[in-house]
Amino acid sequence: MKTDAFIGLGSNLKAPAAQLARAVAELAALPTTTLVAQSPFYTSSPVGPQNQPDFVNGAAWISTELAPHALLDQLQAIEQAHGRERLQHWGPRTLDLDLLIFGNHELDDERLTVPHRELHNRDFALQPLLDLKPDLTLPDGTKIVTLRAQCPDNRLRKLPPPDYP
Ligand SMILES: Nc1nc2c(c(=O)[nH]1)N=C(CO)CN2
Repeated sequence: MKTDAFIGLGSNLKAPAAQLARAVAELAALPTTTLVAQSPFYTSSPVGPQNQPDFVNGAAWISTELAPHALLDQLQAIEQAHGRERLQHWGPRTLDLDLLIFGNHELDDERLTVPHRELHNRDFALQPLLDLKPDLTLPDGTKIVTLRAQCPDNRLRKLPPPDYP
């Protein structure tokens, strides 16, 4: 059985928009998975330490037969392939892939919390989700559009399509 899942993408090192474009192609190539759509990419001011470059953020909508933890394994493998190092909490990174929403599943264990714990605080995740699916809701019925309206502002600026490598 296939499940619709929404993946948040972020990067602020080593040609961020190119990192995201490659990552979307890699998501589309995962086993038993199809890419439904990708959002526009945005630049956003950093949340957390301010002495780091602006981020590029976006989201991908996939349909997958992978179970949540198997999908998480795949996301972490893609992050590793992009040379990801975890140097600093909320610090700079070459690629961050967050499992934001997995169908109507609610999960909370030591590896995975879905929907993502910080989603309501991150306009750089909420706005791309709205671009993908304006009527998207969380499993508890909360509308993403409502969370977006209440969320702190990180100065999102949409990148024009020609800027995607
Ligand atoms: N704007 C923005 N800020 C961040 C981001 C991100 O993706 N976008 N990711 C972080 C590390 O998880 C820390 N801060």
